[in-house]
Amino acid sequence: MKTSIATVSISGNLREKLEAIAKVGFDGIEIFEQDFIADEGTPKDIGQIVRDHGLEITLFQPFRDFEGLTGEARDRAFDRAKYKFDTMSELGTDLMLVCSSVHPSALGGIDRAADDLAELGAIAADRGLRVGYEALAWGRHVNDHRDAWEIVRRADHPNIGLILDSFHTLARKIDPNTIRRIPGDKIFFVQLADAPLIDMDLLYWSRHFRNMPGEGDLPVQDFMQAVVATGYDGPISLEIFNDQFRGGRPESLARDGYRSLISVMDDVRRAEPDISIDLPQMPERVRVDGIEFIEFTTRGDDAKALAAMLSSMGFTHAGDHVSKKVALWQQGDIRIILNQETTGFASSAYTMHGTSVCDIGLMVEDATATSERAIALGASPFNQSVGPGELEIPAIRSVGGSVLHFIDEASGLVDVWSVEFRGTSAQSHGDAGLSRVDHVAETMNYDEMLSWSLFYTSIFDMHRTPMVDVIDPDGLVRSQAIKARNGAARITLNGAETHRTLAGSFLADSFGGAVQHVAFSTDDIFSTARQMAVLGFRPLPMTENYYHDLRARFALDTPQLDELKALNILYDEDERGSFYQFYSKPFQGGLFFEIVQRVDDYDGYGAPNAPFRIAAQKRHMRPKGMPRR
Ligand SMILES: O=C(O)c1ccc(O)c(O)c1
Ligand SMILES: [Mg+2]
Repeated sequence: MKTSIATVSISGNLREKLEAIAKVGFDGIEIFEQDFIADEGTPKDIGQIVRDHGLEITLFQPFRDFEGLTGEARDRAFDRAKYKFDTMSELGTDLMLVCSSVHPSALGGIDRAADDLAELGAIAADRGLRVGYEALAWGRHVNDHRDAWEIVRRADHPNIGLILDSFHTLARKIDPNTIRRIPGDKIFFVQLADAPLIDMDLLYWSRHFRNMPGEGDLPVQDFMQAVVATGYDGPISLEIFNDQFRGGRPESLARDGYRSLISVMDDVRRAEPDISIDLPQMPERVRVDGIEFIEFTTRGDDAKALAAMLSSMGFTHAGDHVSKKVALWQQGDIRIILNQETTGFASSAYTMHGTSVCDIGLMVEDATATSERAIALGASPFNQSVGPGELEIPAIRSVGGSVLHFIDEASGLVDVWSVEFRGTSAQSHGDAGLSRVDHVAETMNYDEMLSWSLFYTSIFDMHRTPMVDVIDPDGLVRSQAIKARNGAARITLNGAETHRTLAGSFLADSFGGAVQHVAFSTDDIFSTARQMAVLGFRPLPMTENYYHDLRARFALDTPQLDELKALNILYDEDERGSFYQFYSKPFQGGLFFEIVQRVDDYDGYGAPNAPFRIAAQKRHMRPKGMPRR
């Protein structure tokens, strides 16, 4: 399978784009006219530079408003095409994309367009070039791949073929299975893009909101299954017009593109086992069974304060690492690691971010398969020299530069706690009934959300739930949960658009995306809250107004409300169940903890409570009378 990406899909100047595209492993590029016109090199130079990067120019595009013209305008369109053919020969590419005309004088007529293309095909053939015809979703007369195919069929010229673009087909809700009736050898090129479902003008949607396959809501996989069924075996190319991406980092965009393309093609291969697709083998998405540990890097007073906080939440200092300054704190199935090493990864993470979560351990079905899949999808392996008596646990770099470890039952990696840790004589002050990690909340720039969600959903058997808006008094934060299919692991991604939000100021202080809070679950939140109070835990205080409003919104009786209020517990419910939550006060750098109880099948995170919780946290963080930043 030949992988390709249009140069419009990523940010930077042409040279930066080529560097990034080559580095992450693509085979070729669609060169966008604007990109090469803006470059100072001659077409010959540029072609050479592309090839020096080990890339091939799979397509030259776009050539617009060609078909359906008459008289002088028609002659002029042919002259323009010949001129561009010269450029293509110099660049060293043999395929031109002609997109369906939006010209006000284009007449329409399938046979007229077919005749125009046949004539162009003859000119192209003389020069050893080919032309692919693509239906733009907003084309004046041709806006459906089925009509474009009829034109190509009637043009009946070996140098004229069809170009398919998932966006144009799927945005118009055209059944992608109609592609199955097109002969594979008449499809000259295939472009892939996804997009979020938004009801808007097709052209505007296409030029500003496309995203990588798997990042949006279109059935790109169904489209690709239909394409491979035709026998098409040419390049599969990403063509993503996206405003956000234009300002992104070239290499991360290219990496996301590569990850999305390989991942969707792997899905296609699994869904169409009878069709051979030339793609390296990789394990399928791996089941995540839980969050096995959360590791903080910390030092000095911060470490003491964090330990005191854990202690007040009912955690016990259960063990110390055999050779490192690493402590294990435990309660129920929750393991928190406090790493105070002054060398190695945790130490450099401390230098960069201060006290923060530097490593998360996921319990997975198969740890080795997980890291193999992640690496096949472009993740970087993480290796740190293994000390005497330590287990070699597979790990990768996660999106924000932190580390993800994979632990499984089958290979004995789960024994790490007894192998690497020795119990302490620390007395337990009493368990508060916390049983497991409910979710980990990661905060990032809004622009990075797609990248993080693609990371989790392409590597793991996890899926996205719809985005919700969280209203911070100082701006909007978007929140999207990623959930393992059995609900055993949940990660929420919170995208901040301004640094004045609680999430945004955390982001600014932590120098990059990171875990902002961890939520633990209990089966009896009232009992947990009371026990934690005895242990010295001070919850985030909620307002009287909040509880007045609860009474209006839900059928709660006075004793229930009084109890919620006394313990500063927030409440939510939906058709599926009910939800209780309370928070710690923000800790060092804005980190905090949350305690939750899910009743029945409640699947959310208490989003309606977020504005009140955030306002309370901000009151706590900002000394009285201080103007805000
Ligand atoms: O938005 C456009 O004009 C445009 C141009 C070329 C394409 O391949 C495409 O899908 C859209
Ligand atoms: Mg296209």
